[in-house]
Amino acid sequence: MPQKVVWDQKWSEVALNSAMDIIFWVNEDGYIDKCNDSFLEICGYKNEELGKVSILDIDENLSKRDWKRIWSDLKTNNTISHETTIINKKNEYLDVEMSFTGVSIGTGIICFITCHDITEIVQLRQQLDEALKVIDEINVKTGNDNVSEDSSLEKKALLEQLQKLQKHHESILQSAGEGIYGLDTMGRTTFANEAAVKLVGYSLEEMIDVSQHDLIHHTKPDGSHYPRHTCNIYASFKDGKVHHSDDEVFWRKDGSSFPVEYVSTPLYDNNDKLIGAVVTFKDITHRKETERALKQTNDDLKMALQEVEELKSKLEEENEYLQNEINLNNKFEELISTSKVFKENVFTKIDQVANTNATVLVLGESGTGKELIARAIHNHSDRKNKPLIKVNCTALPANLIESELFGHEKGAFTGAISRKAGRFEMADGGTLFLDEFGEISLDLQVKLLRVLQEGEIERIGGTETIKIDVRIIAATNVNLEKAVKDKKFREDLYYRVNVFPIHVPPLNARKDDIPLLVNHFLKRFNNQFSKNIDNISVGAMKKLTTYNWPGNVRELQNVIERAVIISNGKRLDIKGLKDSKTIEDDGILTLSENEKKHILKVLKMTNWRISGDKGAARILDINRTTLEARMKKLGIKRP
Ligand SMILES: Nc1ncnc2c1ncn2[C@@H]1O[C@H](COP(=O)(O)OP(=O)(O)OP(=O)(O)O)[C@@H](O)[C@H]1O
Repeated sequence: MPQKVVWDQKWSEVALNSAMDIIFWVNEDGYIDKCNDSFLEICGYKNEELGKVSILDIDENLSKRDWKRIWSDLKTNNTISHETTIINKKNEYLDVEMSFTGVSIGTGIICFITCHDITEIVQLRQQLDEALKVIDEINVKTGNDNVSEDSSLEKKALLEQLQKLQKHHESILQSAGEGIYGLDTMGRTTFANEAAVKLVGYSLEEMIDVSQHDLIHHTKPDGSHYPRHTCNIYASFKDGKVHHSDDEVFWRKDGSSFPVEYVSTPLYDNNDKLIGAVVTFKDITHRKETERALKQTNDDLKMALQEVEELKSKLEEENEYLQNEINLNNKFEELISTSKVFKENVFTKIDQVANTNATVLVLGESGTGKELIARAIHNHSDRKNKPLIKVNCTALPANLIESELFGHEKGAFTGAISRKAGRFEMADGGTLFLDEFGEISLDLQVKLLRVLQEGEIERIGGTETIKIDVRIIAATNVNLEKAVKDKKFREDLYYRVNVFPIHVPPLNARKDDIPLLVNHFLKRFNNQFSKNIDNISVGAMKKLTTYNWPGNVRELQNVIERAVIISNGKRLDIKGLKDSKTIEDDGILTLSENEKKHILKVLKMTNWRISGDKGAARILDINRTTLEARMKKLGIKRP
């Protein structure tokens, strides 16, 4: 299976939203699908209004026809741009350079639009026009040799007006955020504003009268030489056209470079002769980073889509096979698993044995679902309408277990005030589930063996033998073979019960079941605690799938229950799981070592409190007497 792409789009969102340029995406009908924060702020719309706002509402100069043409051009052209005015919701205007880029998504495209504020450039152009007009007028007046007194006065007034204009012009130049400099027809710098000086790092003196191209524009972004005669900026005073570029770099005095966007505008004298150019430029590092982030996002998206496609076809292939699996899994409603190992070792075996009367021995670690398996066997046998009686062989004190199993007659022992049927009798016609079977005493083992062999019981204190028809399902987490070797368990009883063993795999051997179980328990505890949690972060799920689960499904169930209780909102908050590395560091433990370790851990957690709501028995989901019996057996003593 291809690895799932985890696409974290947070970083690209941040880049987009911190961009000063307005950025938005438009579909073929011209409606806006998504935008950055600058769009919302400048255009005055709210996120929820986006689908109803069209590019035609925003671009003053764009007609429906223009938009159709741009859309069809986008299929062949990478980027199209035009200078225009955008109008916001409050009817305010902003001069921008608008660039349209077609971005392919799946089989179609979407148009990505950036709007770059050119207010200063437009203002500057107007100022230049005004200044040139005044110069023209002065020249007309001074061109006449016979200057009258009147016209001399007029000339003086005009000169004053020019000076004022120049001052005004100068202050605009100096306060502009963009770099501005002038060139003569030799390409030498005639003036530069403060921003230009700051951006390139040369002093004004170092710039004036020097070939601007050689100083800051000599090399392309890839480092290759940029010959003067191909210089885009110089072209303006050769062909008289406005030249614009946003894929070049300027070089600073310290040898570093920055990506630049510039507009080179030709400058004419009053005889319409080209006398140089005015260049406005701006450091667009930020914008380029945004574009790079966008491209990366787009590539990630494409990759994710491709992987989704692959997964989809893989899933379709597996569908038929899974359908069969689901049919089998659904048969045992309460038992959740889709793993192969569980199917082979458990589901198939339940299927094979349920309808026979064979004794079943369910073996597996604590919390793996042995009791659920016993129930599933009973519910799928023809005994299902008769009782399933459970006996926890360790929960009862040794002196009571016999009477609990076989019943007693009135007066059989002190306290036997009336006759009582035992669990064998209660289970007659049905199933008797002997849980913790590996823990029973040698003494009881003998009696049990006789009952199983003969199919009859005798109540304590009674003489009558009672025929019983009971199917036995025994379960244990004890290694019975070893117990037999250690003489702790009778070999004959072991063989009598080990007719049809079912080995339940521990949860860490079927980790692919974890997401399924998590959702199952989440649903259950959502209902139980009237919550509505439907979201588990990738990180939390990873935590759950990498954890080793010494307490198996029961532990997982408890973790989810606690998490549901402490989580607020819609997201499941998983706290307090040690990562598996720490657990595996202990090396491979035997079952009882593992059990001891786990019980100790919980006891430490509860400060050695055993019973009650916050006690260890409740957390371990066993009753108090069982816990005490296990502690005794495993040699756990309160320090
Ligand atoms: N496959 C499963 N699907 C759903 N729930 C499960 C599954 N396996 C176990 N559980 C749940 O985990 C808890 C423990 O299961 P169960 O009591 O059957 O385990 P066990 O092996 O009998 O444990 P022990 O040996 O301690 O008696 C139960 O609440 C049960 O509902």
